[in-house]
Amino acid sequence: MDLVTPLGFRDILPAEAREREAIAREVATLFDARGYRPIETPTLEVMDVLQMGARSVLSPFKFFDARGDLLAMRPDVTVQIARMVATRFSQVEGSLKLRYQQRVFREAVPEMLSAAREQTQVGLELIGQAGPAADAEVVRLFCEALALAGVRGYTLGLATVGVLQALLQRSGAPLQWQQQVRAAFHSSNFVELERLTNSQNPPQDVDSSGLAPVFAQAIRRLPSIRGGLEAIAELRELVAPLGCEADLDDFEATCRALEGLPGQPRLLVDFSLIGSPDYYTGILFSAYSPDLGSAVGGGGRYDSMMAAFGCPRPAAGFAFALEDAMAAASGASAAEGAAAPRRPLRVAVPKGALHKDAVAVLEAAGLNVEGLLNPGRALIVSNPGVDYIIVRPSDAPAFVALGAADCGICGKDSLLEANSDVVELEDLHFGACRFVVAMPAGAQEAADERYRRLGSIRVATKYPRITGAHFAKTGMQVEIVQLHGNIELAPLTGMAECIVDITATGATLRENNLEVTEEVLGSTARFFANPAALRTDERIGPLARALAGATAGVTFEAIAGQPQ
Ligand SMILES: Nc1ncnc2c1ncn2[C@@H]1O[C@H](COP(=O)(O)OP(=O)(O)OP(=O)(O)O)[C@@H](O)[C@H]1O
Ligand SMILES: O=P(O)(O)OC[C@H]1O[C@H](OP(=O)(O)OP(=O)(O)O)[C@H](O)[C@@H]1O
Repeated sequence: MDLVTPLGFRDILPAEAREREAIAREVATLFDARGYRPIETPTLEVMDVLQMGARSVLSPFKFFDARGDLLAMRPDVTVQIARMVATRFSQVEGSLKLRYQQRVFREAVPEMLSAAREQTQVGLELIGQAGPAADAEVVRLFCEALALAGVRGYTLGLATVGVLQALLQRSGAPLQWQQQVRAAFHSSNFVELERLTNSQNPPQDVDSSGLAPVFAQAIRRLPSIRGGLEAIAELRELVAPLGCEADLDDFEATCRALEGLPGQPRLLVDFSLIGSPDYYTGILFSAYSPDLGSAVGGGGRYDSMMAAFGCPRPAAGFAFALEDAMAAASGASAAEGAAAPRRPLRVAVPKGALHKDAVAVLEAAGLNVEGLLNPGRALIVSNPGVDYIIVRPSDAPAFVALGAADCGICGKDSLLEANSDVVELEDLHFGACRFVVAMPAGAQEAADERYRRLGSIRVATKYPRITGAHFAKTGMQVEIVQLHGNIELAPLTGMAECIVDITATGATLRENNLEVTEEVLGSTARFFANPAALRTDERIGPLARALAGATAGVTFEAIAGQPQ
């Protein structure tokens, strides 16, 4: 028998355990001194309770107990505290200040197999107080706690969701469209946001009737408004004529109250942060370290969560994983602070079918692409200020999501299939292809007969996630066989009834006597970024805009000189 710990779980040995203990003690002392009292929540919670508090529950471990209740191991503590306050403190007048240090558990999902499944979350909740003073208290304590953990040289991203809510409510657009917009923010898919808000060429698949173009324009611009406090003025100018600036006064007052934060983070007002996670109702904030591919931690105001438990009260809080804070604290930026030399921008460039166009568009955007078109066997091409990491297109999302590259290019198909945590910034319009279901000419009847008899058919594909999502939508049971090339062979040899594959010219399908029976989705190449890199490296925003303007002759240098 292999004596291994389960995937994503590990032992913590004395040296690390001692360090963790010391940080945890200092942080607890700090929170205590500010009036926050400790609480502990149960390891298990009823799944329905977790779902009452948050629309998307982070993949928890779930199982049934002997009574038949579906239970979840806590993936997060905030929802449990909301439940606890609603049931145990509903009669308490005034505010409640609660703190915790607890393990949280998350089930492994395929795109995060490398991630820890057990972490110690450190956090607090301030319940019963609203307004800039309460928000600033929470943000300040977050930064003080990170400073105690040794995190330095990070960027504190700040936004407020009230502006988007106001814009959506006044936009006149149908609810379904509004939900799609929220989903685009939630998944950091700003290409989808552009599509939804395109008033020249409105989306065909979702009803946007009644949407006033000025609102569409404002919502479209929101995620690119990023910078210092001047970004609030920029947003105010955009939304004040639409009567949607109400939330900005409090937000500005909070930001102004944050001067002289311990650890001296760079304050970045960034409205692309809106929407993740989806339960925030006012300010939200996240700490990003250049040494960590994801946020170190974050928090915000979640006034509607308590109401979901029948105890409406304003509430705000934050959490960070002790492990992430310690990893950020041991990185180069923490050691060298502002003196850290700026490393070259790392761009993941796809080899294969997309390579030539990707190099062309990077060059048109003004980057030095010398040696990139014909790199021979070189896997990294380094030019002044930029390192190109040459990857298989399907690997590009992993390189970027895990912070091995700051940004990258690949097809939308690869992004959908990987489902990684990246920010989709621009549609580059090349590499156009369609995903289709195809089968041998005249084979439909036999496939239908098999489905009637066996209740499922076999589908071969290189893209199991896209295929699974498509058939789940159509309600058809399929058995998916993953292949890695020459997918067309599967129905020709009788291995599967049909395929889900890419087609561009249609030549391969024709030559193999296959016919398209359903359209699945279209794909083009995308430019995308690591969420932490986007907020800590000020070269990525201008590069995205230069890539978007590449065909119009706008270069990276021309844009990089301007504030973001
Ligand atoms: N006719 C086409 N065939 C294949 N890919 C196309 C075509 N047209 C556009 N593309 C796009 O080019 C991307 C890369 O295709 P390519 O054939 O170079 O890589 P791959 O071998 O499919 O990927 P990987 O090596 O990562 O498995 C696809 O993911 C798709 O976005
Ligand atoms: O419509 P067409 O222009 O003929 O292009 C479609 C072909 O291109 C892709 O294959 P790829 O070249 O990526 O090779 P693969 O079969 O190894 O995936 C796809 O899988 C089809 O086979």
